[in-house]
Amino acid sequence: MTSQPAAERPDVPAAERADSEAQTVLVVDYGAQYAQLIARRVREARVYSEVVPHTLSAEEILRRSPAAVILSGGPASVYAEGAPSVEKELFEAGVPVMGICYGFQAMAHALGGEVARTGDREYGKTEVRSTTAPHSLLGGTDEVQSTWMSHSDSVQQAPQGFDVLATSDGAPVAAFADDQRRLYGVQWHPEVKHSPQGQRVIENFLYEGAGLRPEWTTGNIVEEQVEAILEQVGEARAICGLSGGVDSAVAAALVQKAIGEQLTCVFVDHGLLREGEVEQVKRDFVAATGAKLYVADEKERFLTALAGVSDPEEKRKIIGREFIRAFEDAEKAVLEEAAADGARVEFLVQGTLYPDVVESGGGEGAANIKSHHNVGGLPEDMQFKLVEPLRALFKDEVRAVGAELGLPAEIVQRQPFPGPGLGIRIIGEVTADRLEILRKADAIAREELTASGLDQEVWQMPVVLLADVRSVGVQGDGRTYGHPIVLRPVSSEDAMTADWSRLPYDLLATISNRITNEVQEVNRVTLDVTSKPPGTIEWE
Ligand SMILES: Nc1ncnc2c1ncn2[C@@H]1O[C@H](COP(=O)(O)OP(=O)(O)OP(=O)(O)O)[C@@H](O)[C@H]1O
Ligand SMILES: O=c1[nH]c(=O)c2[nH+]cn([C@@H]3O[C@H](COP(=O)(O)O)[C@@H](O)[C@H]3O)c2[nH]1
Ligand SMILES: NC(=O)CC[C@H](N)C(=O)O
Ligand SMILES: [Mg+2]
Repeated sequence: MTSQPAAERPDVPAAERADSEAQTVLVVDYGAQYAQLIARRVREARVYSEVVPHTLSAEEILRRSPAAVILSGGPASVYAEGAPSVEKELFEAGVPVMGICYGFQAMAHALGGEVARTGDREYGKTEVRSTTAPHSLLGGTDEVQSTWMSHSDSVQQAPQGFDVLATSDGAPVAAFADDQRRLYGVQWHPEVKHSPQGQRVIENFLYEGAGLRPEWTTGNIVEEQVEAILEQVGEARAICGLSGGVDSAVAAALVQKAIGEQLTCVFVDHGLLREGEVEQVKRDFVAATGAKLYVADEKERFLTALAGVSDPEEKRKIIGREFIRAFEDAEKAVLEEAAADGARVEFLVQGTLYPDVVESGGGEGAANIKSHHNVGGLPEDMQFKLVEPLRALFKDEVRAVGAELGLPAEIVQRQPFPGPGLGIRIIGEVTADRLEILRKADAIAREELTASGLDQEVWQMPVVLLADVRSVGVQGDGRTYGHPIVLRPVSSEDAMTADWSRLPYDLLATISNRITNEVQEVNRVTLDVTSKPPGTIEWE
């Protein structure tokens, strides 16, 4: 078995190499709904973690020198034909492993235990009872603990060498451990908030089972990323796509810290921005970071490219492509400003986050929900190499890095706004007139939300124009035939899941009144009361 450290391997991108020098816990994804949630919980326990697909062989996993491995849940049944399996070799390398739900069953199956469908399905809240003297995996948890389960198969018999630690009505073996080989497993989902003592179980595995230390911090990310960026970019020039949002501001600040004057930020005004946004970026960002900023007026380009298009994925791909073309054109201007020393701009910095990657189907094995312009929407013939220092992080982690870098709260706490902007909030073709309508409605909604003081509690509030829908209204004693606006306020921790925000009726009434009074083309305001899943946050 090769165990060349990741830091020496050319096939691992620099950004990942720096991370993997620390202790890394690999989460093997068996098609779980929220494998990245496991990684997130591990990082909350201050141990670095990444998700890898189950299609990696045991050898490929071990070659990455993980400090520990967690096998995720998944929809398959281990005994079914073609079900993803785990090779025995993974358990023979001395690396601590914990299986969760499907991963627990797969571990049992691979090591000679018995897994079967018993008809005792458990979905949702389930009581689990300890069956042995206190064991470190369940240390600090109640003898009878409430957990969240979602299974119809169960482990009937633990493999040889394992102690059964707990049981539930539907799972004769609900947790097991082989301390000698440092192998552990639980039938329930410790990663979800509905398992109140779940985080403790994960931490027990990391600290007690795997002997890891809680050392990973946002300070480490800054140091590691600055080093990785320096190594990747060297003396070359880079531009950073700056949007005024949190992610690009933090990415820019990190890169600025690493390469200083070699960086120029480029803000693309694609005409899909909200009211006042260009001015705000010019003012706030430059004041906060002192970075060089070039504003590219590309309104014509985007509107022309989007003419006649109403399919959401097509819009996203066009916007992604035109972003890159705009950056390529900006290169010339940037070089002129840099006194044309002849050096090309080799790198494009983007504030891409982990959820952008996962939703674009880049989470290896994950379905393509929508092509985020900065991931799934990139053209193939792009000439820049990408620098994406935040690609493995969740939003709240990015906010912490931003604070660590000294960015002000106005930037770090800002609500997200998608790169394709109002282009994906007009349902139907994007035209200048429709943009104007939506911009007015959006400005009113934002103004009122801010005035109510609730803007910090709300993750974001997309305002959507149903441009191809019309309904009848009565205004000023006359008939109107106008467009509906949808308000989509949501609360969320990381944009992967969300709930609709219960905004006070009075606030909703004020927004509705003002929009229908002040925006002539709109005669109806509606509220979206869908969580994510099943809805996504944006309508397209
Ligand atoms: N108008 C823009 N001009 C230049 N780059 C942009 C623009 N909009 C988006 N980008 C690039 O695309 C990336 C992804 O956009 P995204 O909206 O996810 O992040 P953000 O705008 O930086 O942060 P937030 O999620 O808080 O809005 C940005 O980090 C930035 O690099
Ligand atoms: O930069 C971006 N480019 C995109 O193409 C994109 N699509 C969605 N979003 C934002 O991502 C989060 C999750 O959105 P969804 O629930 O709609 O997928 C929410 O915060 C969305 O606003 C985007 N951001
Ligand atoms: N959530 C899961 O991992 C489910 C595992 C397996 N498919 C079962 O139903 O038991
Ligand atoms: Mg944004």
